[in-house]
Amino acid sequence: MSQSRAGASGAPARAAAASALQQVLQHQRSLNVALPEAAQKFKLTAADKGLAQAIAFGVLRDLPTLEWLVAQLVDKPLKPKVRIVHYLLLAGLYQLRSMRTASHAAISATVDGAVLVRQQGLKGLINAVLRSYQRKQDECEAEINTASELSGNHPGWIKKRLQQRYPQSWSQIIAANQQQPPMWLRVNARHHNATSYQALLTEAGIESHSYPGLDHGLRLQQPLDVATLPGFSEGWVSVQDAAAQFAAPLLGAQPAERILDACAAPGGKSAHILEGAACELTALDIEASRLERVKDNLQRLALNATIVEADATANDWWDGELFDRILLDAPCSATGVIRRHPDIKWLRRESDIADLSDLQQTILTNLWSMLKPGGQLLYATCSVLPEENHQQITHFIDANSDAEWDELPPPPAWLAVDPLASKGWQLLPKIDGHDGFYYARLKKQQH
Ligand SMILES: C[S@@+](CC[C@H](N)C(=O)[O-])C[C@H]1O[C@@H](n2cnc3c(N)ncnc32)[C@H](O)[C@@H]1O
Repeated sequence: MSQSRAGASGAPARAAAASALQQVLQHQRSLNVALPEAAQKFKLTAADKGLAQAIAFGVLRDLPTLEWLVAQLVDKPLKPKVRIVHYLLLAGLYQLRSMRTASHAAISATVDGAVLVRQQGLKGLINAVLRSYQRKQDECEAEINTASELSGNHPGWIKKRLQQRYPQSWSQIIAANQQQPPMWLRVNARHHNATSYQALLTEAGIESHSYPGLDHGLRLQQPLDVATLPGFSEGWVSVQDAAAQFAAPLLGAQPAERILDACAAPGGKSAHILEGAACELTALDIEASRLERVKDNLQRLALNATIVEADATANDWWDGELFDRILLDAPCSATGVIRRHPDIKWLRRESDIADLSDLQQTILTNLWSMLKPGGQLLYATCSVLPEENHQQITHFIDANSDAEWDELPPPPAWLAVDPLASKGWQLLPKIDGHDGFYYARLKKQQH
């Protein structure tokens, strides 16, 4: 059982967590959207927002186990119109199993949450179920520990694919997916490097770790509020996972080159490219609201790009001038970043993988015609599935006579890499380390 930090307790945080969980699990909405909506609805304070987030993330991480517990402890399933109480029960059980909140406080705040979701009449039921868990905790946990279907708390199809593809390392991937993710920083090369910024962190009493080959990246010992980072508002530093920080160096943009970042929002990799080279960057994305975040990020970092809202499968936005280099950070299953987005486990369907793979191939084919002969395209995903990665690129190279692998250098030794995905890098999520990610570089032949 993992222990999470709990801030000030309160019924609104429990009600908000339950409401967000209902949106995700019943209405297939993203937690990134559902949680802020719920926070607003229940007028959460900053501390309660943190608590609601910790509970909602935790429930989504351990969902099969918590569902199993509810099934053991509730006599008959709740009627659809009072289904919100089911989510309060999941939230309550998660707190009792995995949070440091005192049990009596967790139970009473969860019971009081029923009033806020207009289910006052079921306060007694919530109280009885949570107290019943307390009484039967040892025997319930013993059963959970021996139930193989609950081990790992992943949907069967993801677990099966990981076992098939990574027979040696699937259990480490699952363990990393269940972890609360570490916080990584990308130091803005226009102001500092990892060494000089680390000295500023140390002065501020913030412990961090540097890694060979990650010249502008640092891992914080403990996640913290960005406002406490030296120079954050001045643009000296950004939050970005280590795996994503290899995109800019592998793309290798040079000053004044014409660069396309084809799926750019929220702009982490665009900003990194511009921090390293004063190139002419076009940051394109299909989603207007996400492009607002690109604008905000570039503004904080005092960087400039041409921002285009368009579909990368089409070319109606293109002026016909070829690009020197293209970064395609493609829409994908996000199976490499489950620990940052635990809702992915329950929102993704196995059938999505083929659809995503088709979309990736369509975008890749379209962008290829916009690349200069001799130019390079860096393909990236935050997926660990070969259909979206190595197989995808192999298929593209087989189908396009002017495309060839531009083999990547060997990755730094501290990265967890799948040795079978040769020529590119298949990074696997690593405990206390980086996310799962894939990189392949293609070169367009000169004719
Ligand atoms: C993995 S995210 C990109 C993350 C970004 N590169 C960064 O580092 O901050 C994928 C992006 O692809 C965008 N996208 C999905 N389909 C697209 C399409 N057909 N054309 C352009 N962008 C698309 C999504 O809106 C999303 O922002």
